[in-house]
Amino acid sequence: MFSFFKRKPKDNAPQANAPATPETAPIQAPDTTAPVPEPVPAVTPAQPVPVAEPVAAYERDELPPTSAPAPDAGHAVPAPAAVPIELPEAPAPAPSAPAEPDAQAVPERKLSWTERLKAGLAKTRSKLGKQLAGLFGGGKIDEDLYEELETVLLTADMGVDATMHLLGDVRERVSLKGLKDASELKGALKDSLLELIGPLEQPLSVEGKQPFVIMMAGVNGAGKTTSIGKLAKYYQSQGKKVMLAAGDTFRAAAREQLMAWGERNNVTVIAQQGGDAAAVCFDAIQAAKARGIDVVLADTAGRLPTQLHLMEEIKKVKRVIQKAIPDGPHEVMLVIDANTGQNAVTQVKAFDDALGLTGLILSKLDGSAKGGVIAAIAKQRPVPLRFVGVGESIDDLRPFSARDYVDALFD
Ligand SMILES: Nc1nc2c(ncn2[C@@H]2O[C@H](COP(=O)(O)OP(=O)(O)OP(=O)(O)O)[C@@H](O)[C@H]2O)c(=O)[nH]1
Repeated sequence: MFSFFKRKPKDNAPQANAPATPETAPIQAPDTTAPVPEPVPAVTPAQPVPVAEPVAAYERDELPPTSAPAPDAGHAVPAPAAVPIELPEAPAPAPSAPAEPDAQAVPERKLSWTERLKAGLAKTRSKLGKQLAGLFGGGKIDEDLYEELETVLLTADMGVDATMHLLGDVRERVSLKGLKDASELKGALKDSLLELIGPLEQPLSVEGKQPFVIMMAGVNGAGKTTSIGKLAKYYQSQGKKVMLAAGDTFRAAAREQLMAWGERNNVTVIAQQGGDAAAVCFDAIQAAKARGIDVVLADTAGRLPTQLHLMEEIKKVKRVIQKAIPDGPHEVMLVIDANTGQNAVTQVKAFDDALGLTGLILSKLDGSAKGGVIAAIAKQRPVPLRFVGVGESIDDLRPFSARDYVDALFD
């Protein structure tokens, strides 16, 4: 399905010792062995793609002005950075064996979302559920049982804080209701978990702003680009006009994935050969304003919170978006891979501290036995969980429902 969106080695990721310094040079792929389809060096002439109206290039450490200026000779940026590419008009480079999202989405629709969520959570459920089934099988509620429950919750990646919270809460429920039998514990635990993660369920509304700008962030390979494709389709299906900003300028393949996807789905993609992420997002918002676009989805390159210069770079992207649209970005969304387990909480904290997150996407729940991390996030940094991803197909991203999640986990 979205396999063309990402089949890349992780060593393609920008590293802390990346040669390009955001403040001094255009971002380049740090690893010269990276399998990019074509090199995009600063001296390479622009590719022979249809060129939209010229857009000013910006010095990397300057905020672009709100009106297009003549580039300052002293701050000239290599010509390729100033070449915007727009789709669907532009012929997209064909990635190897691209999947057709629409065509493949059809069979997926045979399953209801609840069924897919349940299937997606199968790994977590089989780990957590089997162990819990053993606990809830019968017998009396005693300290041994609580100890076992603690171990089960910890191994489902709920983390120490959430586990302690849930145990305390379950104990209270047990004593309040006078529960005696272990079989009655399941209901108490479900209620506790629902109460803990319920506040994360805050669906994202894109109404009231035009364009509504969603900026994506996350570590390498978390699922940003894939989630953008899914979100674009999601909002398109609600009748919204969507535009994509190919702000992942580190990885050429990311731009091409978006462009290929945009072409197939008739969604305009604003991209540049080279250039920097902030300039791409700025251009996209200007174009979106001019064309009455409802939702702009801005991709950014993956980065680790420990890569401080890259964290500074993404802060700059946000500042530049604010130049283009003063109350934007309207959503700063962190994509986290469910397989990350407890490290996901660390990522949420770090990106939240740097950017002020307003929402999360938890991707790849399907491949993970660590779905309990939602409880850890709820306890330690409760940023609204907007969407969960349970597969690579176009329909495998849906608004988070705490009730569906708890039911899929236990039933
Ligand atoms: N099984 C599964 N795979 C997913 C999901 N979301 C994304 N993927 C896969 O994860 C891989 C990485 O996804 P990308 O969207 O390219 O990740 P990214 O965050 O844009 O990566 P960078 O550009 O390197 O930062 C791809 O193979 C996707 O198909 C999901 O919900 N479930």
